[in-house]
Amino acid sequence: MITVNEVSKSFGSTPVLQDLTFSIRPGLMTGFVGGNGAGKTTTMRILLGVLDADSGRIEVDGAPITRDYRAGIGYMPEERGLYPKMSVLDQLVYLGRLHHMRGADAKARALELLERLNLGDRAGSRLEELSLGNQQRAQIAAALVHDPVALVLDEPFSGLDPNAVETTLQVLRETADTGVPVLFSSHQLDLVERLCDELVILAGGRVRASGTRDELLAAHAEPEWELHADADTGWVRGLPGIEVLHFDGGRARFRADTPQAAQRVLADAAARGPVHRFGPVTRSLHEIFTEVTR
Ligand SMILES: Nc1ncnc2c1ncn2[C@@H]1O[C@H](COP(=O)(O)OP(=O)(O)OP(=O)(O)O)[C@@H](O)[C@H]1O
Repeated sequence: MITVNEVSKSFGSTPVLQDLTFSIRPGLMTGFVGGNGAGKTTTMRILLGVLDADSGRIEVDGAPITRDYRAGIGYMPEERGLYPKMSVLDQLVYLGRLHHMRGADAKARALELLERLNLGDRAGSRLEELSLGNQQRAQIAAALVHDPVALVLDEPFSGLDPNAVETTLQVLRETADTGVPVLFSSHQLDLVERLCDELVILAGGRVRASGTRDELLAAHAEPEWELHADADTGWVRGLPGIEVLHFDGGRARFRADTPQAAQRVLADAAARGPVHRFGPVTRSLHEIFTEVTR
C-alpha cells in the first residue's frame, strides 16, 4: 500500500498542498478528483519524486518509499513525454530496456499491449503521425510496458473515445487485479464514479473526502425522499415529522425525521391514488463533489 502522509507543499508563499493524507491500496483503482489547480499533478509529482515535498512522507507498506520502488512505478505524466519522431514500438521497447527488460521481452510485451489497446496496426508509425487519442493510448502502453509495481496516471482518459475508454479501463483493471495499486486523476466524474474502487476528493490542496463510492454516498447522505403520484401531493406539507423541500403538483421532495415518517407518506399516498415513484433520493458523486469542494 502506498501512503501519502501529511504532505505539504508551497510554491513561493502560496500553499498548494496542506497536510495531505490518503492511501492507494493494492489491487484497487483509486480515483483522484479535484478542480483545476486543486493539486493533483503536484501530489503525483511528489509521489514519483519528480518534486520534493516541504514536509510529510510517502510510504510503501509503512516504510519510506525507495528509489527502486519509484523507478518501478508506471507513470503517465500530465505533460506526456514520448518522442514524436520515434516509432511507437521502438520507444516502448526503449522504455522497457530502461527498466532492465530484455529486448525480446520488451518487444513482446509492447506488441501485446498495443494489440490490447487497439493500436497494433500503428506500432510502426511515428508518434506524431497518430491522432491525439491514439497518442494517448501509446502513452498508456508506455506506463505499462515494464509491468509496473504501481500505476500513477495523470488524466489517462482525457481525449479518449468511449471505446478506447472501455479498452483502457479493462487493461487498467487487469493490472490492478494483479495486486498493483492504481491512482488516476480525472475530471470526468461520471467515469470516476463507474470505474474506481476508492476516491480521493481534493480541493484547495486538502483532502475533502475519501473512501469507497458507497462510503462517500453514505457519509453525505441526506434523509431526503421523493414521491411522484398521480394526484396533487400538497397534503404532504401538513404531516408531522416531514419537511417539504420542493413541491410541484404530483411530485414532492421532502426530508423525514424518521424512516417511519417517510413510510407513512407512502401509505397515505397509496390510499389517495396511484404512486409512480417513491424512495430515498439517490445522490450522485457530482452532487457530493460540489458539496465537499464548495
Ligand atoms: N512549478 C510551479 N510553480 C508555481 N506554481 C505551481 C507550479 N506547479 C503547480 N503550481 C500551482 O499549484 C497549484 C496546483 O497545481 P496542480 O497542477 O497540482 O493542480 P491540478 O489539480 O493537477 O490541476 P489541473 O486539474 O488543472 O491539472 C496551481 O495553483 C498551480 O498554479
